[in-house]
Amino acid sequence: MARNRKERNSWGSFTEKGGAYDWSSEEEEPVARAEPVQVLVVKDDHSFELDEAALSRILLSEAVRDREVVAISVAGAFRKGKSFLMDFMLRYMYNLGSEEWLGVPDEPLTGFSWRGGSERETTGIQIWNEVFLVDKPDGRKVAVLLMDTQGTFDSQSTLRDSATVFALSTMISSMQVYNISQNVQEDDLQHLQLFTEYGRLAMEETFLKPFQSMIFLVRDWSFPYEFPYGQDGGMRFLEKRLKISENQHEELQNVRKHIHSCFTNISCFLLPHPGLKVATNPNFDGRLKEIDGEFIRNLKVLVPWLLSPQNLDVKEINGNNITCRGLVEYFKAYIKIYQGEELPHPKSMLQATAEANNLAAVAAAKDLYNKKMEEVCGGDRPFLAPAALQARHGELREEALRLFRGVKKMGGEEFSRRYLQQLEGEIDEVFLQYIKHNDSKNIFHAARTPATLFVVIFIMYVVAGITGFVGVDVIASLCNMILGLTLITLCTWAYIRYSGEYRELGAVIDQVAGALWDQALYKLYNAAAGHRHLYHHAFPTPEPEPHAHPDRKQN
Ligand SMILES: Nc1nc2c(ncn2[C@@H]2O[C@H](COP(=O)(O)OP(=O)(O)OP(=O)(O)O)[C@@H](O)[C@H]2O)c(=O)[nH]1
Ligand SMILES: [Mg+2]
Repeated sequence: MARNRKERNSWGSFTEKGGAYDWSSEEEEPVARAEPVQVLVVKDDHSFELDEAALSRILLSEAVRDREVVAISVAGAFRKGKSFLMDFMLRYMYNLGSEEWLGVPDEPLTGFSWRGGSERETTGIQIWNEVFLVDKPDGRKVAVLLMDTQGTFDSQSTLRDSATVFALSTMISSMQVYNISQNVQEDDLQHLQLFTEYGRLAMEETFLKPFQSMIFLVRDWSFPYEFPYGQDGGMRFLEKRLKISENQHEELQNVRKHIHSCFTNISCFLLPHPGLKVATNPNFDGRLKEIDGEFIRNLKVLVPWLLSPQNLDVKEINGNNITCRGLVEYFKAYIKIYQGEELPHPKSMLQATAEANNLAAVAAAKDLYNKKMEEVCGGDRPFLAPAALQARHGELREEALRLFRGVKKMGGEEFSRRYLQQLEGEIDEVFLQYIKHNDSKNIFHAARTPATLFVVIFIMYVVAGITGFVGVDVIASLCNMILGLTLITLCTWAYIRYSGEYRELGAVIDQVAGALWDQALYKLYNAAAGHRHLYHHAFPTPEPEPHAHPDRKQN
């Protein structure tokens, strides 16, 4: 392409030509060059960074920071002429009030960087570093900010990248131009729904519609005989596309309801094809003389329709008009939410469907396992021998896994393996609950606490008797005291079990009794192990033959 980007970005000549606008940075930075500045950077690791310094330099300059802001953004799929259109908007802003704002036929189109080719050009969010001050007919002076965005669905961006750029630009702008090609397809609407929902998630709940104006800009419209070019044809066409009717499928209705609920104004403009030179000539540099007359005629309607002072809407958030200073704060706050991890990651349709399929299969398999296990050892079933329970669990687990494998799921084997593992883990966890539940029905388990308390009472009774008989009264009274306390504990426990009150206290008693039981058993076992030599002493094993088993001799 015969253009040089440096040349295209030098807008010095316009500074002298203009007059309908004020320079925001004139007093502070006299030699500041008019150019696009990238304020949102999407990094290689798919994280986002806001260039706060650049944003502040532009929006916090003295001339504009306290002015109410009108933010115009263009978004949509990559390589569809967004930046190209933005540059015509720049021309209009620089020549506001002039009939000849489109310029001369021989002038290359410069401003936001645009080019032909199949690879993406614009990345992140770029804003024009000059904010235009415009007098509205009602006497207010507003600041107009132009924003170009990274195209969605390029081959280097994840869905989350695309959604974030689209959502952020919609949240920040007062008018979002949704640039689509040839027609309004159902997937265009679905993506708009996904992206706006992603934006709405990051915003505070409000009873007002979260976003302002949405303009569907249909490029290369080829059916003017059905709906003529321009906004009237566009509005009639869009009305038809976004119509909600009773006999429509719920899925189609939901998309439309969602879009209506998101924007205060929705309109549409049908733009003709700009001609083959624009679309296919690698040397085309934006000269008007090479663009189709029909396109230019409609451009002359479109751009003033979007940008003429009476049509500029100030950015509102929660019903409040926002100034440039406020916009910087909102930008910072929103980007922080997208940098964090609290928002769910938007998923591709296949991925979301595959996940839903697998999760549904996991739920069905778990349900089967639970139902059958309830029949085996549910609440009204008697205690089952642990070995039998284990065996039934094994069979039912296998049956549940078979059911999971048998369900048709999207996403393939590899994808579904993760969910199979999840199912196995969840079934094993539920099984532990069933074991505990089954154990609690064991009469000995239930009797553990009273049995332990009885044993303590009995031991204390015997020890108190013996020590009292021998004359060690101190120990005898101590034992009697413990006996009394244990008796009270036993009565308390019985009351708690009967009434179901003070269950925390009951749990503590069970715990102490359980610990005592385990300790006593442990001690008994240790004692038995410690006295094993006595047994060996009493019943000596015959000595092995001296040379028969040399290995064993060492033991
Ligand atoms: N068919 C067609 N091509 C256009 C139109 N407007 C511009 N183009 C061409 O489309 C190509 C891409 O233009 P850009 O403005 O860089 O596209 P973009 O949407 O900003 O692309 P990314 O920045 O990569 O997202 C250029 O060759 C333009 O000449 C249009 O209305 N129709
Ligand atoms: Mg671009």
